This record gives sequence, C-alpha cells and structure tokens, in this order.
Amino acid sequence: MQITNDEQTEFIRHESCPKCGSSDALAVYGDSATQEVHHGWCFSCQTFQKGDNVDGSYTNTPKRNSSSANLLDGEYNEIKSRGLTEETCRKFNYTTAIHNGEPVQVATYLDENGRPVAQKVRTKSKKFTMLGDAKAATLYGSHLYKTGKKLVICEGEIDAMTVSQVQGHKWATVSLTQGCSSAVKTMKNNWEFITKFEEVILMFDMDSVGQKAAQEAAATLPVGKAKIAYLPCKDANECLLQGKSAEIIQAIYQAREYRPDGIVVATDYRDVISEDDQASSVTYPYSNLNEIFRGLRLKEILLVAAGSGTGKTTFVKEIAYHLHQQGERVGLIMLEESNKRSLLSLVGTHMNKNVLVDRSEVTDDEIIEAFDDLFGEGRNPVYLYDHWGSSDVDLICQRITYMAKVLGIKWVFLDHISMLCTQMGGSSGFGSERLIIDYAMTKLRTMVQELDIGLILVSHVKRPDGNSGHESGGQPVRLNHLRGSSSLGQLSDGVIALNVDSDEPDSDIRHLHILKNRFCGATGYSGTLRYDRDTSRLVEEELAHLFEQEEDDEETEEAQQTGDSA
Ligand SMILES: Nc1ncnc2c1ncn2[C@@H]1O[C@H](COP(=O)(O)OP(=O)(O)OP(=O)(O)O)[C@@H](O)[C@H]1O
Repeated sequence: MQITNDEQTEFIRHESCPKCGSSDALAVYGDSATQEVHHGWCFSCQTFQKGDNVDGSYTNTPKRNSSSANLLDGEYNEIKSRGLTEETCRKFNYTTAIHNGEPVQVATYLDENGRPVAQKVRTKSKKFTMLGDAKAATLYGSHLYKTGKKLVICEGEIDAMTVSQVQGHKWATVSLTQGCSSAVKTMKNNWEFITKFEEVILMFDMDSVGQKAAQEAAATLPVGKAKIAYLPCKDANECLLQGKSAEIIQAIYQAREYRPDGIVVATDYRDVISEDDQASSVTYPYSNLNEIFRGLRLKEILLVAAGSGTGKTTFVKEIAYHLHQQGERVGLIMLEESNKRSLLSLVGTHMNKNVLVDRSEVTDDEIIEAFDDLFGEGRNPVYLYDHWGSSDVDLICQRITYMAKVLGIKWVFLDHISMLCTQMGGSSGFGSERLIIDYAMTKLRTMVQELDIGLILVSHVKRPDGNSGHESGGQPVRLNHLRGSSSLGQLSDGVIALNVDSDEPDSDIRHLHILKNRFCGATGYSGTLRYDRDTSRLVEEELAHLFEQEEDDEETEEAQQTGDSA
C-alpha cells in the first residue's frame, strides 16, 4: 500500500507561470510550514519547474478530493493540453497531484458504494500506476449514473471525460478500468450496471487493437444491446483536439449495432443494392458464352473440363489472350507445360501462326517482335508461376495471393487441378485424391472471394464405363464425370465442357456445353469451335466460316487482279 501524502511536499500556492505566462496555472509545491518551495507544475503549459524558478504570491487554495488516506490528494484543474475543463475534471474526480516528486494526473475510481478505492496515476511520460484496490474499482465515472437510454463506454478516462464534455454531459459516459486489454473481464465485472442501460455504445480507439476489443466486449452483452461507434480520429480526445467535437456526437448517434461476424442486416446493402454487379465488361472470346454468362465475373470460379488431349489448355489460353488484349491483368499457373511453351503459344496466338508446331513461315525476329508487342515495355504484363515441377495446394494458394495482392492480377488461370492434387499425393496426409481436391476447392473458393479475383480452372474427367470415351466423342462430358470429387462442380460458379463431335471424332470441331451456370441457370449447348491447325487458334465455327469466306474472297480478288494485269 502506498502512502503518498508527503508532509514535506504539498501544494502551497498558485503563481503565474514564467514559461507560458499564465497568470495562475503554476502550482507551487513544497513545505507549507516553512513555505520552502520544492518545485512547480504548470497546468497550462504542462511543464515541470524547479524550485528556484518559482516565486510569487499565493493565489489559490488547493482543492482536495480524496477521502481515503491511502490515495493521493489532488486538485481540480482545467487540462488545457487535453481540452478538458475544470468542470469536467471535477465531475469525474480527475485531479492533478505530485507523486514520487513528479507531477501527475490522477483518475480516482470508486467502488460500488461510491467510496474512492483506487487511483490511476499518469505521469507526463504516460507511465501509469494503479494505487489502492484496483479490484474493487467500478467503471470510471459510473458513480455518476444509475440507468438511462444510452451508455457510452470508452477505453480510457480522458476519452470518457471528452465524450461527456462534448455532449454537455447528457449521455452517461464511462471508461474501462484497465484499458482494452481486459475489456471483456471489465464488462463482465460491471455487467449489472451496464445492462441497466437501453443501449451500450462502445467507443474504443480506432486502431486494430481497440476495434478487436470492441467486438469482443460487444459479444458479452445481451443481443441487440451493443453498438460500436466509429470515430474519424484515433480516439475521442484526438477528435476534440482537432475540433471534431460534432463528429464525436455523430459517432454516438450513428454507432452501428453489433452483430456477430457474418451476420448482416438487409439495410446494410441499401447503398449497393442498385449496382449491377452481374453484368461484366470483361468478355469471353466467344459470343455464345458472352450471351449466356454475360461475360466473366470476379469472385467466381469457372471450371473447364474435357477429355484428355481434346483442347482444354488451348481453350483457356484463348481466354487468357483475349483478357490480356482487353487490358486485364492475367496470371498463368500452367502446371503441365513450361512457361516458355505457354508464352510461345500466346505469341503464336498473337501472330495467328502455329509457331509451336511449324516455324518454317516465321523468323526468330518476327517471334521476338510479336513477343515485344505483347509483353514488351509499357505493355500489359503477364505473370507466370515457375513451378519447377513441384507444387502443392498451399504453395499455389500463396502464389495466387501474391499475384492478387502484390501484382494486382485479377484473372488467374490454373491448369490443372488434377495435377495439383496428384502432386500432393501421399505426403499430403489426406489419404485420398477426393479429400485433397475437396481441400483445394474449399481453399480456392474462399480465396477468389477474399482476393476479388476470377479463377479459370482446368479439370480432367474420368473415363466413362464402356469403350468409347470423351476423346472420341462417344460420351459428352457431364458434371459427374469431373475427375476426383463432386466438389469440383459444386464449388464452381460455371462449368464448361468441350465435347468432341461424335459424328466426326477425328475432326477439329469442339462443341461447348455449359454444365453449370450459377449466374442464370441456363445450361446446355453453347456453340461450336473449330481448331485451326495453321494458326493454332480455336475459333467459333460461324467465325471460322467467315474467315474461310474472307480467305476465299481474298484469293478471288488476287486472281482477278492477276488476270487484270495480265
Ligand atoms: N479442337 C481441336 N482439334 C484438334 N486439335 C486440337 C484442338 N484443340 C487443341 N488441339 C491440339 O491438341 C493438342 C492438345 O491440346 P491441349 O493441350 O489444349 O489439350 P488438353 O485437353 O489441355 O490436354 P491434356 O488432357 O493433356 O491436358 C495440342 O497440340 C493442341 O494444339
């Protein structure tokens, strides 16, 4: 227990301050019997001054507040540096005193019976000491109120006094006893008092620690009673000092009802309800898909499935190229081919030449030129993941997060999920491919939402029973053919299958079938594509006809010109 009433050092008079010029803010401390001055403390400019600095006439009588011999005696003063009036300090029992030879501010805490039991002592350098019986202390300022409509709870005493002062001491305002680190405990200890109020507004500091504590404290209260206030500055006192008293009051009235994580009320959506976030300006390279899906959307997973070697990679690279041409940020995670091959095929797409297969018609310089035209300086960059043959779900998820958060990528292509999960294999601890895929899909699903990206995912299909597989067009791909787990279909927003033409299994024709369409439900046949072996492009059959027509027209024109000139 600390006995702090030092007979030798007590308040003896007020004087004018030689530092700031205040007429009477300098409290002089020393030996009252001999009038020997030890030191002074200016409550205006908040400076400590040595004994030989202070001199003058007695101007004021010290105002003592403590009834307990174990607690500090202090005096009520305006605290200019905090914008707090003497009236506010007096109301809240907030005094200034000398403790261990140092000027301090003292918040006196009362017990349930209104007796002063503890004091929080604050030095100029913001060191805090608790004197007396802290366990018996009730919320700071709670002795002033019994019940009411609103109760504002702040993190600290100065904020509580601030909030009370700016609203003319209208609404009950108190503070936690030991700051936000023990907010939940303090709430529980003062439960009876707190719950007597109709609504409880938690106005904690706006930093992450304060906001987390506000959520936790709110969760201790009966449903519907807690509200959380949001301030434009770090805390209420900073608002006051920045001339934002009105904003503090506004924050009381606009405090939001606390709801546990994930529970929202319809009215929260009023401001965004009219936004049409279904329509996307980012398109597929294929008109039928645009019509049915109305473009590609962020926060969605699009799954592409087809039989082995039937053009899944070619199809998604067409989409990637098309997005890149629209100025969209694209990231490629192509686990089955090297990055050089992925890039060369994009360059080929750009050149309309099958450079992966036939280099006879293009020079190295032309390839470099096309490369620079696509990815050179000032062009929209494309990022790829150099997997070095090793990858697992967690690693890929980390890379996707980096792509989205740091590189600003909006569209991630992952080819293919089966490879990713096979690579995890026995070392994963999951025991089966299905469980690995379930884990991967759940993670990816959460990620696209949180990172606000679109994920274009490739999946293999399982061999159907019987002889004729998907590769020969014997069976169109169905949702239950997705290889590994039903979560592939369940957790995707859209599923597109590329089916081989059953009448002409060896042709380059592929029919698109939408197997799942969370956007509007429309499924089924959605267009025909044809692979052009010369250009390596996968084009819509109608457009393919047009290209053929154009080529025919050009040839006719050329022939005519040759004829004319001859
Ligand atoms: N519609 C098509 N008709 C004929 N060949 C195609 C067609 N689409 C792509 N190809 C060619 O077939 C080969 C395999 O294509 P791709 O890699 O895109 O298939 P995939 O389904 O991704 O293969 P995998 O099952 O091995 O992952 C490539 O050489 C590609 O150029």
